[in-house]
Amino acid sequence: MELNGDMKFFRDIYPFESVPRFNVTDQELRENLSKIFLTDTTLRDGQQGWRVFTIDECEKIYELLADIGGRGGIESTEVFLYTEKDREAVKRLLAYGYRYPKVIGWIRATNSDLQLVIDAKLDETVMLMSISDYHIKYKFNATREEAFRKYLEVAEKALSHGITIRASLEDITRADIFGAVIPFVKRLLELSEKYRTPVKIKLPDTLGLGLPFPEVPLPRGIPAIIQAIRKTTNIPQEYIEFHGHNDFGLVVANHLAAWMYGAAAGNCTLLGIGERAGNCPLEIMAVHYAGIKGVNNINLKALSKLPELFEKMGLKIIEHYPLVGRNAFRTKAGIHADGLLKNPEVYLPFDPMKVLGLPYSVAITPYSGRSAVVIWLRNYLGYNHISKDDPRVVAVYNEIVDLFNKTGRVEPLSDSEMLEIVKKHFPEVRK
Ligand SMILES: CC(C)C(=O)C(=O)O
Repeated sequence: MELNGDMKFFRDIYPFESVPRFNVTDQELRENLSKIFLTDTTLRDGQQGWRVFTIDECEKIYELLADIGGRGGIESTEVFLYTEKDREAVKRLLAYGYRYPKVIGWIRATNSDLQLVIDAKLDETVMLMSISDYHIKYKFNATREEAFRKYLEVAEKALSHGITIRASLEDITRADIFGAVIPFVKRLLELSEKYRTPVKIKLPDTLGLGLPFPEVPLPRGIPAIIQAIRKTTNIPQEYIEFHGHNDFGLVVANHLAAWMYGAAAGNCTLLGIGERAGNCPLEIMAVHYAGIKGVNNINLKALSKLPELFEKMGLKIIEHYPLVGRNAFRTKAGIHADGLLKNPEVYLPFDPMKVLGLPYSVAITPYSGRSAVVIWLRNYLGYNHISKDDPRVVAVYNEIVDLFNKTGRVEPLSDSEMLEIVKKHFPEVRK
């Protein structure tokens, strides 16, 4: 067998001390990725898709968003303005005086909704402009011309008040991009020029139908949609935002594709809460963001505060949830525990303590083996130099196997149960 070269660990891509790098070779895509940022809709799509938040909860969520992305990584957060509670929450968020995430409104394209933005003294709002014929015909029973005339009338009024709008082209992945979307965007951009006020374009993949591959044609291909709009309108990349849903499990891939192909803003929610199968999880995109742009504008350690906040609010985070689930950096497999023991780099994509402030750990079952016992002893009791062949480790492990065999137990041992077993074989621990 002839093997070539030295061993390779690809440290430039997998630095371990920080998140894996997200590199692309194509120059245009690289430029696109240099401009990306996150935006948030936890208080809008998250609230509407999970449950109503109290004012206090809105503040806590905003504080966490500011902790994660207050250096610019999270550019904005959308808010409802419909109820007294919504409006009071907005006042409280504005009172923080933070530059990022900027508090922006979310309204339908009606004069009465626009008045809410004016009254709240917000200078930017998302404005819902459903764009597919499914919505125009079946929801509004209107023609394209009728629907667009109404949208443009309210958009013009907002712009004449100096309010920046994010035109939310709902159901973009079932829309006629060349026949309806692009002519409509061009009209919006003319109004933007007339009033010298920005119009941004939000692209909601409302039913999660989008596909992330450049070979997929309109209207399902996310790269195709973004490229078509950009090339025909010249709208700056910073003014294009993608808002995905996870109905087909592709939301993160679609958001990454959107970033790569020229939508600078990725609109997410904390833990992906949102309508039906939810939105794009902000914490996951924050890690990809760091892999692309580094950590100057994003505080990944703040992500570790997510479970406590949301579990207090009543959300049960599944233990296998990436990054912040209880099991995210916990191994139950003996082979993995053995690998971790030899070198944590074997079974960890990065050092979770350095990146997120979260330790890696083991859960003890008969399948986690003697190595897991050693890791447990090291983590919980500070035994840094004990071997998996140490007779005390063997005895603890045998007792664990017996316990599962005799009682038919299926759940891993808790730390306190483990401690009780360890005490029997490590007399010094009893004291
Ligand atoms: C309400 C709409 C705009 C939405 O969130 C979506 O289309 O995904």
